Amino acid sequence: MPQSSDQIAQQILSGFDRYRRLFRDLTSGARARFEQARWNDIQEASTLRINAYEEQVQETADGLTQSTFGPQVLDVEAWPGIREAYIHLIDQRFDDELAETWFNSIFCSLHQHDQISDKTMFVHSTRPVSRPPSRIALTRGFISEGSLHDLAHQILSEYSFDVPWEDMTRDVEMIVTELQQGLPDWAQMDRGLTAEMVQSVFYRNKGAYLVGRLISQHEQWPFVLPLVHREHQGISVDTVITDESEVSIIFSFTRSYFMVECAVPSELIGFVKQLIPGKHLAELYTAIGFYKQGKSEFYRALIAHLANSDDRFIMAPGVRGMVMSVFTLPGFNTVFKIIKDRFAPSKNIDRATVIEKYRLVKRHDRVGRMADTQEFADFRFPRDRFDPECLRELLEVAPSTVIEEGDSILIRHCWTERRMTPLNIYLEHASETQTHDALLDYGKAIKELAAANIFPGDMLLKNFGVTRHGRVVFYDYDEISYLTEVNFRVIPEPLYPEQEMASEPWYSVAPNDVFPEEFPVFLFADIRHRRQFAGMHGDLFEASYWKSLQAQIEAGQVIDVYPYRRAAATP
Ligand SMILES: Nc1ncnc2c1ncn2[C@@H]1O[C@H](COP(=O)(O)OP(=O)(O)OP(=O)(O)O)[C@@H](O)[C@H]1O
Repeated sequence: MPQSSDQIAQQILSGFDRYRRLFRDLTSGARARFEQARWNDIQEASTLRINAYEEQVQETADGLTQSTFGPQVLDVEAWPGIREAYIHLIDQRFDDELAETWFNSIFCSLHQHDQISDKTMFVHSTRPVSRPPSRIALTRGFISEGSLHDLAHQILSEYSFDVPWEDMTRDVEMIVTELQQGLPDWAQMDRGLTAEMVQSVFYRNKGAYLVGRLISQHEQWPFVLPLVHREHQGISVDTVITDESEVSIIFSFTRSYFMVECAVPSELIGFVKQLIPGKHLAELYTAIGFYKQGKSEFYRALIAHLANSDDRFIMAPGVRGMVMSVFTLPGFNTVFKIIKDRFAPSKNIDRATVIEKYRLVKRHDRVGRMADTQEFADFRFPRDRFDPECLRELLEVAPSTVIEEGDSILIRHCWTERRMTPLNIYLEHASETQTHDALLDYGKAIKELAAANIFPGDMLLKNFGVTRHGRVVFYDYDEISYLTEVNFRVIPEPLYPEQEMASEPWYSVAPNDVFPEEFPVFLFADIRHRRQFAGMHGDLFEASYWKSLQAQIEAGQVIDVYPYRRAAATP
């Protein structure tokens, strides 16, 4: 192996170290932001952390091409040697799997995607599946000795902040009461009942979370304590969560990424995976900010699924998009979204704007109501993995994105996103209770997005999906805008009766004008849904409702939408 391979590998790794330092600095700042209630800084830190990856990849790749190694790094033949050298360098690292993904990003930024292989980069990981523990303590154990009270007290005493607890005695009592209700009697009496808690605190938006599990002789439960900081009052425990699906919702793909310090990412991921085994590794890495690692894991799971099944791509059920074409694999709960070459005439936007809107959502607080997306370039799939109807449609509507290359189909650009049941389809088959709950949550979703300064633009039922937890989530981003950019108006009174009867509006309408009075007819073809929704969320049909939210946002209020049921005592 030429010496230069070592040096190039070293330079790639130095870039990774720079990125990791930036990531760590932004992450460790979360504690001070929480303690000092600097809510307005959170969004910025979160965006900076997401952007840091691409920026550092670019800087590292530029550094390489501009160095004396320029010709070598641009020669694909050199990469097997560089890869070999790199494997030796990362062998002893605690974040070696992230380092592999970093290498892939550098390679992909310098070469065409058809050069990708396990010779030139790490399509599959070379890291051992199981390896000896790092011996860096990830968690801390607390033993109840038969007293839930002592257990709760020990835990809260261990986590100290620069701000005092508002009322630790009250919170200890609340935890005890919740555990008494949630745990079987034998577990409460088990003297060996142990809480194993991650030492680092998970921060996101205005919240902080102590994450761990309760272990008894026979069983274990997730154990999560969400904390809030009320300014001038102190920190308190908001509720107690011991339910797996509630923890899963906290780690949802519809939320911003956590800020949590971790020396050995794979060990933290392994621990959280034990609490919520249903979550894929890809989602867990993404949930703590390593979204590129999430992409690697996702891609590996996708190729494994294709290798181990006969699943074929089909068009996603539902109304066809006017901007996007959406397909899926029935056995793999993801949709693939590509931008059509031509949009329906009513869509007054271009491709670049669509991309910009999707990227905006990735960086914005998604408040549990917008699905995260991962952006991919140059997916290649065997032609026979496409249902012929699906392939015909994709080739017809997006010929510049979907390319036939012999037996392969190249998808030049796409986003992946969790598959949900489109709300319009869900309502067609829903029971009365399900209809009620879904409509209620649909309105809540619109309100929570609005409070986070997001106006969906197109709020039709078909643009929302229902998750497996029954939550309503928005997924169509091409018409999204900041709420504060919208001009909410009341329809002016007609001057003459003929005006009202005319087919054109009798008042002028500017591009950003929105008339909430029109929503009921526009959103609900089914009159029963319209009436039911008006009873639940009628305020959404009034311009004054939207204007008052705008005023709150402009006054700098930062809302937080809690991803859990708050304990009753919370004001
Ligand atoms: N995450 C998802 N899960 C399930 N189905 C989805 C998902 N995203 C999109 N779809 C399906 O694909 C259709 C089109 O997707 P989307 O609304 O994103 O496209 P669009 O072109 O932006 O739509 P519009 O024409 O409303 O602007 C949806 O109506 C829905 O049926």
